Amino acid sequence: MSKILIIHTGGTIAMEENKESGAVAPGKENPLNATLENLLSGVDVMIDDFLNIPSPHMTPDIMFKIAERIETRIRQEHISGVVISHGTDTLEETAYLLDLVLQTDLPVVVTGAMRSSNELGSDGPYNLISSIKVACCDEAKGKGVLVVLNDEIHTAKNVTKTHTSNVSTFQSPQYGPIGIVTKQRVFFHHTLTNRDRYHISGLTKNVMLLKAYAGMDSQLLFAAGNLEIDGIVVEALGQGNLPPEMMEGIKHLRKKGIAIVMVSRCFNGIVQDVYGYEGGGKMLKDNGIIFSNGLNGQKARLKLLVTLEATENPEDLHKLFLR
Ligand SMILES: NC(=O)C[C@H](N)C(=O)O
Repeated sequence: MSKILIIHTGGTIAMEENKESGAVAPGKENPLNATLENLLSGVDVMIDDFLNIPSPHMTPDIMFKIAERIETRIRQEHISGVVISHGTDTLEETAYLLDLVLQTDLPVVVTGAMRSSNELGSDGPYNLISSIKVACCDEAKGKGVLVVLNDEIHTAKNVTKTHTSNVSTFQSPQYGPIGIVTKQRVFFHHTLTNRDRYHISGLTKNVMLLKAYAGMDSQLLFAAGNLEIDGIVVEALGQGNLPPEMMEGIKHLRKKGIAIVMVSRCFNGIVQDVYGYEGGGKMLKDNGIIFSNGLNGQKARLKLLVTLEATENPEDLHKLFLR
């Protein structure tokens, strides 16, 4: 019989709507546990009520604690797979951080819900059961951390929240889901070709994320230079270009030894050093900017947070971000 460890962290999936005020908030008891009793058979579940927080309260340090908790439980007990329930706002970040630092090849699935436990059409119990089905599945081994909602299986690396309220919010814009969950089976139809993970003992660096816009200048970059930061991710324009007025600030941060990773604010494609004009990709590359490989800004930030634990050498960081 499969033994599945369920780690609850909170989010709408564990919340209730107050019928008078309409406010959605965490209740005293996690309603998911009752669901499990009623809906599951043939699976041995171990429930860890680790947290009950909305996911905007999640931090990389807590994500790392979840990773340590998973590794410890896997070392101590016979576990077939892990399911983590989580708020959807930062779900993709926790999933990706776990993907970067977990050393296990067992299935690890992150899920959530868009509707709270007592709302009409509540999607939490369904998503939880789908996730348990995936975590029980041999084929889910070695695929990295997976995100399962709305009958779809996504990789932590590619999935993102695309809609503020729709239950089909989780999408992998560039590549689509890697599998589906139906009433009768879990079906993987393709697989991730490159995945990286790092053996680190904690997160000690400070990395920030900035979004570029037409007419942006260097003010925020100079302000960032006065903060205690080790790295910065810039969501640049198009294939990886910035307004020329940002160049001064970029050079200033590089002189201070702050690692700068660039992603695109487009949600498809990768950044490249194509353009030779002032602020264009070629000039950015010449100034030591690291080009990322299609990750979105929030995930590139986590990757820089993790990789800076392993190396501060720009050449090495550059290679890691090509993966
Ligand atoms: N659907 C959700 O879970 C959203 C909620 N604000 C959270 O992330 O905790």
